[in-house]
Amino acid sequence: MLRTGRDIETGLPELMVNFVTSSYEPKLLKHLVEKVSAIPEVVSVINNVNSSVGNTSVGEVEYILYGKSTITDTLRGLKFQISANSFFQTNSYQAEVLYKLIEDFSGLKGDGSEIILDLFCGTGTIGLTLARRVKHVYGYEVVPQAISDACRNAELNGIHNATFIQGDLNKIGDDFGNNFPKPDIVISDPNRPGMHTKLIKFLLKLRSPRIVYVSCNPATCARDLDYLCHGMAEKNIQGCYKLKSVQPVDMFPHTPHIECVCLLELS
Ligand SMILES: C[S@@+](CC[C@H](N)C(=O)[O-])C[C@H]1O[C@@H](n2cnc3c(N)ncnc32)[C@H](O)[C@@H]1O
Repeated sequence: MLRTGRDIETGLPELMVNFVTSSYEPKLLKHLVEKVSAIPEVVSVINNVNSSVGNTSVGEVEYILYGKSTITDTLRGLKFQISANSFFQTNSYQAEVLYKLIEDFSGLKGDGSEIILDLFCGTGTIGLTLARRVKHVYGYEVVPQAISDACRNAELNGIHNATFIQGDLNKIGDDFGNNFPKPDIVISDPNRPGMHTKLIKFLLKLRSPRIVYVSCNPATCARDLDYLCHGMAEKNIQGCYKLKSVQPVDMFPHTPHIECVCLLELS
């Protein structure tokens, strides 16, 4: 897997090469590592070992074969360090467009009084790009490395009003809402399966005035929006949101995939 970034200070590209193998055999990779690490842009060569059958690039164990464990990228004037196993938008150019849209849809007052709940926060990018305009950001994410990246990225950018917590949003308990103040804006950016019913039920009970739902899968996006607006009749749950706007963003040019940003307000 190849990842590219760009350092905000030097302006230079940074490249991470991540070999995903089924076992750890450093001798077999030695010559290849020597060749790729001679390329000036390559600052990190990683070996993720994943013994399971499947197409995931996340390893059970990670070895650094050359250079650093992270690469740096820049979004909306902030610097982000990204580990091999942390999610980061694949198209940094369009990510700027996406995050600007998320900010616009968030409708922030900008007076530093609001609380943001950033669900599926990855390395903290969305919350951190909004943090300077709000009182506090609370981010939740399942991948521990992404949470360490998010905390480090907050430090790196001098942002002290963001808290990132590792947790599985498919397994939230009834007490989930006790961990943060009631948010004014919820941003939810799940991966392709969308949100678990438990999380949807939680959001319907929480009744935050505004939800910005970001999705890379129109099918699960439509399902989750339907639940949030119309409820789940089979579970006797009522919806309480109104869909105000949907804006597609071409994050994956030359593919049939599309990202959507959706604004929901309490009805
Ligand atoms: C589409 S990415 C969005 C990341 C981030 N918002 C961004 O813009 O870079 C979805 C994120 O959800 C995380 N995730 C997937 N399943 C999760 C779960 N059950 N609980 C919490 N986070 C999860 C993934 O690790 C990934 O970082």
